[in-house]
Amino acid sequence: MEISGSKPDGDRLKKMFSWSNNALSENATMGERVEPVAPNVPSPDLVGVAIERPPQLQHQQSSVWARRQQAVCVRHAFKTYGSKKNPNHVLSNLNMTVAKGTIYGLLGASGCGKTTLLSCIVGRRRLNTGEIWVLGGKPGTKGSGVPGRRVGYMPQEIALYGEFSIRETMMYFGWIFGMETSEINERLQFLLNFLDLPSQNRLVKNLSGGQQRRVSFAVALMHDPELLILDEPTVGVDPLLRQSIWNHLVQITKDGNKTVIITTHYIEEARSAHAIGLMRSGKLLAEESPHVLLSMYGCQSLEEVFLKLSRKQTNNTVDTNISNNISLATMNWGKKDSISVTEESGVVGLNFHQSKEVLIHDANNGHVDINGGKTLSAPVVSAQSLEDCSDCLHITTAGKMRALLQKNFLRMWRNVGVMLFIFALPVMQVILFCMAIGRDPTDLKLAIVNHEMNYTNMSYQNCQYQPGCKFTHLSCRYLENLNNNTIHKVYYPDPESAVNAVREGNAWGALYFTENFTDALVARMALGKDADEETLDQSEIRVWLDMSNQQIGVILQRDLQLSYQDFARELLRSCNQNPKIAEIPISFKEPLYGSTEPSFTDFVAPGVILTIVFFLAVALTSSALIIERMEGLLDRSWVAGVTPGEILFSHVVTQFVVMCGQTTLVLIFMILVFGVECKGDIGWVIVLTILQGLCGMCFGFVISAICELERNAIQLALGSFYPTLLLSGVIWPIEGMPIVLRYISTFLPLTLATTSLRSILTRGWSIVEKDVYLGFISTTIWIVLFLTISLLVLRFKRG
Ligand SMILES: Nc1ncnc2c1ncn2[C@@H]1O[C@H](COP(=O)(O)OP(=O)(O)OP(=O)(O)O)[C@@H](O)[C@H]1O
Repeated sequence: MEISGSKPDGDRLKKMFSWSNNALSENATMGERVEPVAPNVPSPDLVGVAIERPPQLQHQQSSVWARRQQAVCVRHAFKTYGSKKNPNHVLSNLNMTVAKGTIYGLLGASGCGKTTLLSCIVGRRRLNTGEIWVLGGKPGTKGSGVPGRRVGYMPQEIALYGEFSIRETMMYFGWIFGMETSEINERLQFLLNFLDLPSQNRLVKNLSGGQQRRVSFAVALMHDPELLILDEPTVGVDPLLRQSIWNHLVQITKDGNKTVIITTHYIEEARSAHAIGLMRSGKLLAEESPHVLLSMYGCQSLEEVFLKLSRKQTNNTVDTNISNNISLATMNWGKKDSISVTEESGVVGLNFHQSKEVLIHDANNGHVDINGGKTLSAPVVSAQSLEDCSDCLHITTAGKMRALLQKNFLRMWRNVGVMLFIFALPVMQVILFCMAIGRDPTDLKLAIVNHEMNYTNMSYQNCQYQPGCKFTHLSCRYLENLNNNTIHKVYYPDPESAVNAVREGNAWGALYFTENFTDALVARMALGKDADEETLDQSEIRVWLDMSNQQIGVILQRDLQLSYQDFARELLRSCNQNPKIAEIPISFKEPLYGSTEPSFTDFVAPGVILTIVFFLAVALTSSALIIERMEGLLDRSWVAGVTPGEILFSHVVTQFVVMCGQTTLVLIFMILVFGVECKGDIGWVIVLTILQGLCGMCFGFVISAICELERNAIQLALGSFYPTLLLSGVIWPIEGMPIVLRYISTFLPLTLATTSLRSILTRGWSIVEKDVYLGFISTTIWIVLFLTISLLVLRFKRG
């Protein structure tokens, strides 16, 4: 029987299976999987080792050998998304074989699992079970080159850095692939012309959707990879360009060294492919050359074929035997000894044993043999084969680091919002902190009733006293001592109206002097223990405070008491008495650390410095990585061969530079501009602040590794902000916490560091003090811990 004019004569069959037919099992039966074996060709891992093996082992090894010869070979692939309870089976027992040097069109309805399959092939995802061989190795294993420069991958999403120009985009990926700059420039010129791209200096974000897709395609072609995997490259591309893309794919596969796997929703354009895999519900319904598929099903279009096959699958009419029967009967290739039998799972076609010649021959109606009769039998595993692990020992390459660092800095530099966030925000926070926190309140209204004087016109006019050792109008003398900045005196005629003013929120406190306050006070001083109750009562300044605001209440109490001490001292001094009589008998000497009037600012400042640097780093890192991941950029870099470790390292370096800038700004404003005390070594202050920034960055990595969405990352970052702040002794001493909280607090990243910085700043302690070095040690431990967690999570997630 003829297939579209080409007769499957003996020669043709020989050619088709020239590298495998010797190995075909004599006993192969319908529906039974028989892998081609190559008994005369030693498997690559066994070269030079002459060992007699049992037949079963020989068969297994030759199967593996056969799989390695394909560009891609997938066996029994299962992939499930979702939880165990509610799994979404995306790939179920899928088998696929892509011969080297061919274009393989992967077709199927939306959601059937094409992208998932491709992402497993390029090593972005891992199968639940099953095997994948790509270019002779298993993706993700050392030395396989996949992910890496052997593959060019164009994902479905644009996955490009919008802030980059076309040229910078090419440089980024070119460097990652290990290309020289001159080489990249050369290739860039070709791709610009070939893909009809606008000026190389245009920013990607300013290109049209179609242009962006073409840039994305150019990235995949950039390093001229052995295997090109294109997920819907022709979406949004005009028909002319689409044709030229297909022509290019045909061109690059001609010499047999390049292979292309392409998905498309324009089924008919896949006629140019050498082989087509029709996929449905996680399985391949058929894997065949388009030409053969059309003739097998007597259809005019591939769409019709797909519909027929889909209907058959739905009606459960496609089972292994039937499908094989269809394939074999149609092609009249039922001779056991000359064909390979279709494998498990009901895939229609010759699939796994097709050599490139057959596919091309079929696709071109049997007229073209691009290799001039030269078979591709036993293709040599490419130069960078499984055993060639020359890159394995390299932790990274200069090109990759250059690309990643330039990417990080360019993205920051080109984004005004990010730049402001990095440098303006910390400065603004420091300024706001120093201006708004810790200063004494001013203009606090105090309702004053002074019955020693006459109340007229809203005031007690002539509230004057005689200086010196004179005992007249002592109430006025006391009021004169009340700090005018903090207290704003408002006069009331009687205690009731003054208290009412406090009740109504018009004043923070009411102050009442009785009409014979001065006499009673003098008597109280003179009589001492003999003073009667009335004298004591009349000599009191009566105060009603609004203590609803603790800070204001305490400040008023303090000021009223200190004013009285000043007033009494001054009176005693002017009467040649010892002013100490006015003081309580506790003598506070010059403090050993800090000042006699400690400020809340000095207490909070160390914690604030560290909190600002820590949480800015958290915010910056967590969102940066997630955005990259959501836009598919992280995956694209991974497929290009960048490891999670390299990505993290590049961010550590970038953040370190950012942190140095931030630390400088924060400390300049805190210490030099606002005069926050720094008694210790500024060097250690800088080191600890930078370490805290790095610690925040690593925490950001953890968040971005854990969270899928930016929204979740923001929630987690914000959610962690307050507990950390409240429990770290930044705004209240941890000594005031319940014992359990104190323990928890000690293990938080900011706590010991804050104590350490406070000790350096206010006590002037050096690194040898326990309180100081513990801060450094705890910060370092947290950095290592966070980095380890993020690396583990990133590695785990790639599966
Ligand atoms: N990360 C994921 N988590 C959960 N489910 C996913 C994920 N990615 C894909 N899926 C689901 O897996 C199925 C297959 O998706 P996939 O993207 O592989 O299909 P596709 O054939 O490429 O579709 P299209 O042609 O529309 O791109 C879909 O049901 C999809 O919802």
